[in-house]
Amino acid sequence: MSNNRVKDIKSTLLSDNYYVLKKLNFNYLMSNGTWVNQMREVYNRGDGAGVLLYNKTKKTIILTKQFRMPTYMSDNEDGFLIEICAGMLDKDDPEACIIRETEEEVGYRIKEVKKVYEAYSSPGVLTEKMHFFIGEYSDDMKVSDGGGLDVEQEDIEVLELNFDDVVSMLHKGEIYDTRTIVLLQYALIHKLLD
Ligand SMILES: Nc1nc2c(ncn2[C@@H]2O[C@H](COP(=O)(O)OP(=O)(O)O[C@H]3O[C@H](CO)[C@@H](O)[C@H](O)[C@@H]3O)[C@@H](O)[C@H]2O)c(=O)[nH]1
Ligand SMILES: [Mg+2]
Repeated sequence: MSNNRVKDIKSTLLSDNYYVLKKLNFNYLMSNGTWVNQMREVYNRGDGAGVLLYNKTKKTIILTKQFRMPTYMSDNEDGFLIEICAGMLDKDDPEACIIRETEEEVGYRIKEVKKVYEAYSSPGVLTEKMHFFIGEYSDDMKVSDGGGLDVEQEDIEVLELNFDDVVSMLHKGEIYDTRTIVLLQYALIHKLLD
């Protein structure tokens, strides 16, 4: 951290009930030369990784469907969301994390992934940086039904879908998760399943 337009940062812990929510009070030098006092709430739940799992031969991809309480509190009718396979880094590096999450959530033991992007998830409020991967899967990599970890009460439905069907869902506005939209668009731009 080095920025001579930010000073006198005071941090107040609002919650560390599960992850960490802080209130940051600081002085910020505006572009017009005046100092202003600002307050921002910042939520730190670590960084994350996600992967688009695709099969070029079958022209399919694997997605997940799970209940997401924050979306239910917003305007997502039943609170279920279709998403790429993703998880939080914990102590892993991003690549190890996404290989582990792929087995836990969807039941495939993949060997290789390719990093395609690194981006802040919601920079106004979250510290989280997301590491985006793509990875090829095949039927012989399947080692379990997936579904997530019981100890974490994960309840993940595994969806193997035709890429063209998902693309038409994307175009109809039926995919509501930014990370999923990003990787589907990556697949389209780079003609991953052509
Ligand atoms: N008790 C409790 N458990 C929690 C809480 N928040 C998360 N957990 C537990 O932590 C697990 C995290 O599972 P992961 O698969 O590692 O993370 P994720 O929730 O899928 O997160 C991914 O998607 C997020 C987007 O919503 C990303 O923000 C994140 O970086 C990652 O990619 C959840 O299943 C749940 O058991 C909480 O507030 N309380
Ligand atoms: Mg997850």
